[in-house]
Amino acid sequence: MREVTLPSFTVRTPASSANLGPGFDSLGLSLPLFTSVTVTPQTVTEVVPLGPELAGTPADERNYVYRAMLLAAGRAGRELPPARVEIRTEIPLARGLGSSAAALVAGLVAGNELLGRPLSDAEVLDLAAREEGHPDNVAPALLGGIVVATLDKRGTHHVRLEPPPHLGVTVLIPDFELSTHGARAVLPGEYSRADAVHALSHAALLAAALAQGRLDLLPHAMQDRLHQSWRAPLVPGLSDILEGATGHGALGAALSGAGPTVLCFHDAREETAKLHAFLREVMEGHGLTGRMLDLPIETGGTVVRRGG
Ligand SMILES: Nc1ncnc2c1ncn2[C@@H]1O[C@H](COP(=O)(O)OP(=O)(O)O)[C@@H](O)[C@H]1O
Ligand SMILES: N[C@@H](CCOP(=O)(O)O)C(=O)O
Repeated sequence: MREVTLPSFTVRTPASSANLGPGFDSLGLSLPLFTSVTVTPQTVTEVVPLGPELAGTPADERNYVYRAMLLAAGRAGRELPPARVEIRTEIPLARGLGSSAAALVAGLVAGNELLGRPLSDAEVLDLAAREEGHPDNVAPALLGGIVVATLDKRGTHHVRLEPPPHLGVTVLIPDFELSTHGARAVLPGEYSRADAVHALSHAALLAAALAQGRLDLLPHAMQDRLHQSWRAPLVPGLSDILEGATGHGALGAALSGAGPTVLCFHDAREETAKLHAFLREVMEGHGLTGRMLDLPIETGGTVVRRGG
């Protein structure tokens, strides 16, 4: 009998910055740092996390990426064929840049691809949002750009926005980890009507401002009362940055995802030296180390490339 070797493929999924201030669990964008999963069909399953960032993750079927592949197979009602699964990432883990969302989306897309794509893109998005519990990081990881999304019993609904021209992002990534689980545990279970109205009016204004390129509205629209003040004790310097960033060249600032990374919007045509100096001063004032990156918003979303 002749052995047929199926071609390998690589799934590449970008990082995300969720919430953008008031869009808690509903608004996020995609950033050009990537998780890659290379799948090579073979007779036994091997899971191989590569690189220092993934050193602490399981090198077997318990790995989150592989569990996501199994989840896709389960939804499709199929068995996953054996394969070598190599995982690489540029996304720092547990920093609020969607490493787990990228691992989940890349794994779902890889599992679906290995099975010949029984699931539609909408099913993959819904599965990812349900698994994560909210769509704001998985939607931009899958689709790229800026995404407004809701998740309820009936499904996941979204609108993908093309980023406004010249909207640049600076992220300050501190050198400490904060688990999303831990940063959700500090949030209150209930909010007042005033806070609910504040949240929905600012989130709606922010989505509309981003859709129309009204960058002048960002400082006002990015105000939040649902999560950032509760998380501030976990992220030294966050309050200083939220208060001071627009005075130092930013168009607006927000905690990225569940933190501890902080995102600042800026005009990509302008120098960011003043903003960097301010962020460095705040960080050092709180005895923290970290790094800053100026990035465009990634528009490509998750991509599958055949041939390894
Ligand atoms: N590429 C990956 N492979 C395996 N596990 C991963 C990968 N990326 C993230 N994870 C898991 O997700 C955890 C971080 O998730 P989370 O606390 O939600 O933070 P983040 O904001 O980075 O998504 C890591 O500690 C690790 O267990
Ligand atoms: N809306 C969520 C977003 C979590 O994103 P992550 O990148 O930190 O996983 C939250 O704020 O908890």
